[in-house]
Amino acid sequence: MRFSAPLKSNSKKIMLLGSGELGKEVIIEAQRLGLETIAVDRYADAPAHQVAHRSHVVNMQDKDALLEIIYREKPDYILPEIEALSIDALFEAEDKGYNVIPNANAVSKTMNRKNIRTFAAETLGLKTGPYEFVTTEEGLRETSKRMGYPCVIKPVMSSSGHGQSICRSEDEVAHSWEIAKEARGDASELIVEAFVDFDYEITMLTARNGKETVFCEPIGHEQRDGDYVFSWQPMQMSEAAKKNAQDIAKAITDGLGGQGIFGVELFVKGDEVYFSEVSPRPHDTGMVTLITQSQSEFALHLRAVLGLPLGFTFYGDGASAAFKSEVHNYAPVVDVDDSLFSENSFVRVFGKPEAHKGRRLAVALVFDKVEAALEKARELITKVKDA
Ligand SMILES: Nc1ncnc2c1ncn2[C@@H]1O[C@H](COP(=O)(O)OP(=O)(O)OP(=O)(O)O)[C@@H](O)[C@H]1O
Ligand SMILES: NCC(=O)N[C@@H]1O[C@H](COP(=O)([O-])[O-])[C@@H](O)[C@H]1O
Ligand SMILES: [Mg+2]
Repeated sequence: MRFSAPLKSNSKKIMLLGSGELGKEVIIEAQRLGLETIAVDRYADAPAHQVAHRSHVVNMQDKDALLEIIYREKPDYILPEIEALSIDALFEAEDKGYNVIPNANAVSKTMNRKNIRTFAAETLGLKTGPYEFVTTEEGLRETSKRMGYPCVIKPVMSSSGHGQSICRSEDEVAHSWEIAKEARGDASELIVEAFVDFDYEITMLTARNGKETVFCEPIGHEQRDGDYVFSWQPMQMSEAAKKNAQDIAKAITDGLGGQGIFGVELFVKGDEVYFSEVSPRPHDTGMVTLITQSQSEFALHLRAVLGLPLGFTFYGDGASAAFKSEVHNYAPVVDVDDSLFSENSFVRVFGKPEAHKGRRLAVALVFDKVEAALEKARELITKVKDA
């Protein structure tokens, strides 16, 4: 492949829609290949804005505003990085010949739980837990009663646990209904899922470059309030469970199509694997690959997008721990103990311009045998603080 320089008339341009910590790493990888990079988000000075050649602040849920910036910049590749985007803008851009990664239809399906769940379970026949959709509080009450408690209630469009709750009894239904309004996206419809009593859950990072599909080692993770706090790689799985997980990941990514990396979220009980959801882009739990793989999930995403070979080396086990702010601060300071800067650990500070309670500001990464790495990650993250 021929690589041009950025900021020239013949440059190859990528435009990132969403410019958080995951996008920041994607931009860094793109620049390593000489691409011209444009980062877009809804607020100024987002992490990827800080490393891109150009940045824009746009209401990305506004179709006209999003299209205006796409037509102005004329990117070769459009990489959605968050879910809350105007899907109509992406369909229109794709119709006009723009290359939306992995494709507008896949973005549309995955941004809405109803679309992806019905596609996975009803079109592809993949195993999932029981689910139903509701639009009213009364509907929620009836459905959760039928489904049984506990059940998991989520807005059809949201992310990182926003608007999500576990409802443990009929008394909690009204509260779950209220929480759902905090959705980042669309709370007009909710999914009610039976609680899957899994042994563990994984992300199966799956990359497609138009010629082949490759899997990373399974990533185990721990979630709190619907958001990830620790991840580790590899997750020890039985051969049968791993094969089932790869088969599901292959089926759903083939079903969605296009090029790029996907984070396939799966629940595992014994050898049984249940599909949960999928991100058509790098996954937060996959930040662990920054320390475990010769090509991180971000580098693999770029390779897949460009149609480059997907070979990489798994260096060895590791773990990651998310640091979330405890305070609101317009000039956040992340206080990292020097012990994090060791021969087998390091930290990535995202540089978010504003902190609020629960906002992820940094990640600690440890390279060691899984159990030791996880134990160390748990310990080290207590040494990261708001200052
Ligand atoms: N039906 C379920 N049964 C048991 N646990 C569940 C269920 N649904 C979700 N969870 C738990 O909540 C977590 C977050 O759920 P989910 O991935 O659907 O939400 P999300 O907001 O899209 O998260 P993210 O954007 O971080 O991936 C899951 O990883 C899992 O730990
Ligand atoms: N689970 C999805 C996920 O991790 N997305 C990552 O978080 C950013 C938003 O962070 P913010 O909420 O702090 O703005 C997104 O831009 C993306 O990088
Ligand atoms: Mg998830």
